[in-house]
Formats: sequence, structure tokens, C-alpha cells
Amino acid sequence: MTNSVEKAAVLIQALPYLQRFSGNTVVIKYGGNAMLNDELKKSVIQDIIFLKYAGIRPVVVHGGGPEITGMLKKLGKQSSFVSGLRVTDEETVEIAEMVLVGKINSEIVKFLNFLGAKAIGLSGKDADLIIASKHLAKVRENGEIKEVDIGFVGDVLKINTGIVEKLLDEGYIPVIAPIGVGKDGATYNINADYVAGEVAAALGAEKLALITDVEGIYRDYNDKSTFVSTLSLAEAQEMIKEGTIDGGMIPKIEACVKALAAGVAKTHIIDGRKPHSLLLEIFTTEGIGTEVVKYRRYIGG
Ligand SMILES: Nc1ncnc2c1ncn2[C@@H]1O[C@H](COP(=O)(O)OP(=O)(O)O)[C@@H](O)[C@H]1O
Ligand SMILES: CC(=O)N[C@@H](CCC(=O)OP(=O)(O)O)C(=O)O
Repeated sequence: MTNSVEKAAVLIQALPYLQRFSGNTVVIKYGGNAMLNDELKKSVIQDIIFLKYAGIRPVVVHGGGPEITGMLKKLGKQSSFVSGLRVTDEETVEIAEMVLVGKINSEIVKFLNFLGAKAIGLSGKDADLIIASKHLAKVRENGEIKEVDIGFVGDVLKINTGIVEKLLDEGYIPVIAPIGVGKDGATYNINADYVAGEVAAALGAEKLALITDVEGIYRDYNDKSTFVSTLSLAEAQEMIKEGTIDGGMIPKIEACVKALAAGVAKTHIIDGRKPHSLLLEIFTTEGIGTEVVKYRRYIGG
């Protein structure tokens, strides 16, 4: 249980910043790895509710990769990933939708409402919120980049923000599952980081926060002393090219790229395992995750 004195201290630190952001939209991507424990889930949900009470308009986009993998395993199916994206055949997309929309989305909504918010769950199919097209994964083979078909994996073609804006205006917290619908009527499984980046871009959000299960970004993932607290887009892209950022971190950086290019002021990668990390990173000077910005200001020589 989070210590209540500690909690109060975080809130007091955050207050002056909260006032500055009042009325702004903040998109929070809640990753599957940071929702495996009920205690931490509660801390993330409480932070989201706190933002809402402080006059911020939070929009939640959630993942659930580990739960999808678990369900597939129960059903005797192995998971495989290409550039951080799940290879998704027809059966897998059905299971992904059941887990994301039927289980995880409704659980987050239930939790938010239980703790006093007004939350509403949406999948990309509701009001055509997420229009998707087939994603072709890019794979390097013998020095050449090749496109590979990995099934019903989607790219976001368009976010129809109307329903989200209406809900925000009515005081609801929209909770979005990363399932899209194609113009062909097909259902697409979309990485939740991409959806969050696109939603933040389409809404003209002030901030995008990606909550995951690592402290942030490391220059060398095996050496925790190489933690980076601020990263420019150019540096992040260079780290992807040289392979220091890989797997599930790639879609996160790409989501930050998308959001920053569309005018989102700041993007953050945050450790959901730390109590109240969302409030601390975004609204205090105590930044505890990695902040990805368009350009980095160099201090000194
Ligand atoms: N340079 C890096 N710094 C930090 N994490 C990295 C890096 N490169 C790859 N990763 C991996 O990215 C993972 C986060 O992505 P992912 O597992 O998809 O999380 P989520 O479920 O929250 O979306 C980390 O757990 C880590 O294994
Ligand atoms: C295409 C693709 O990879 N989709 C993801 C969707 C869920 C997700 O993104 O969950 P996390 O944020 O917890 O990783 C998947 O099937 O795992």
C-alpha cells in the first residue's frame, strides 16, 4: 500500500504545475506490463483520477500484450513478434480483441469508475474511432530492408476524434482499446503505443505519457548506469538504427515521433512500477522517466 504521507507529498509538489496544465489534454498510454499487479494498477488509476480532478482532460489508451500472450498460450498458440509487433493471424486477432476490449478495457473502466471517475470504454470500432490499414513490417535482410506481411496488424489511417472530444467535454475519461477497423471491414490489432501517439497527435494533446515496466531508456539496456533522462528525437532515432533501442521500445519512440511532429509539446516514457510516477514525471521537476523532446538543450560544453 502506498504510504499516504508520501502520496500527499507527491500531490503537493505537483500542484503548481497542475494549475499550468489545467484544461489541457494529456494522453496516457497504459502498457500491459505495468498492469500486472493490482497495487500498481491502483496507483496509476489514482493518478489519472487526480489529473481529472485538477482540471486536466486525460485520455487513456491501454495495451495488454502480456495478457494476450497468456491467453494465446492457454489456447496452445505461441506468440511471435517482428520489430515489437505481434504476428497476428485470423484467430489471434479475434483473441486479441476479446482480451483487449472484453477484459482489459472493461476492467480499467470499472476501476476508474469505482474510484470516483466517469470513465467510458471505447474500441477503435466505436463511432469508427480508429480507421486502420494493413501494416507491413520492415525487416533488414542481407543489408536490405524488406517488407513482411505479419497478418492482421494495423497502421492507424485516421483517428476520428469526434466521440472522444464529446466525451471529454461531458467530463468523461475515454479509455481506448487498440483495435482498429479497416475500410475493408477487417479487424486490426494495433500496437497501443502507435494508437496513443496518433490519438495525442489528432487531439492536439499537450502531453503523451507512455507507462511501461522499465525506468525509461538506457543507452545500454544491460548497464543500468546508462539511463537517459532526456532524449532528442534525432538521438532516439540513431539509437534505433544502431540497435540500442529495440523490441517493445521501438513503437514507443515512433509514437513519440508522431506526437512531437504534430505539435505535442512533450512525450514521456515512465516506469509504472513506481508509485505515482505519472504525477512525478509530468508535473514535478523530479522527472523520473525519460522525456523525449524534439530538440535537446545542451547545458555547458
Ligand atoms: N534501450 C532500451 N531502454 C529501455 N528498454 C528497452 C530498450 N530497448 C528495448 N527495451 C525494451 O522495451 C521494453 C518495453 O516495451 P514493452 O515490453 O512493449 O512494454 P509495454 O507492455 O509497457 O508496452 C522494456 O521492458 C525493454 O525490454
Ligand atoms: C500489433 C501488436 O503488437 N499489438 C499489440 C496490442 C497490445 C499492446 O500494444 O500491448 P502493450 O502495450 O502491453 O505492449 C499486441 O498484440 O500485443
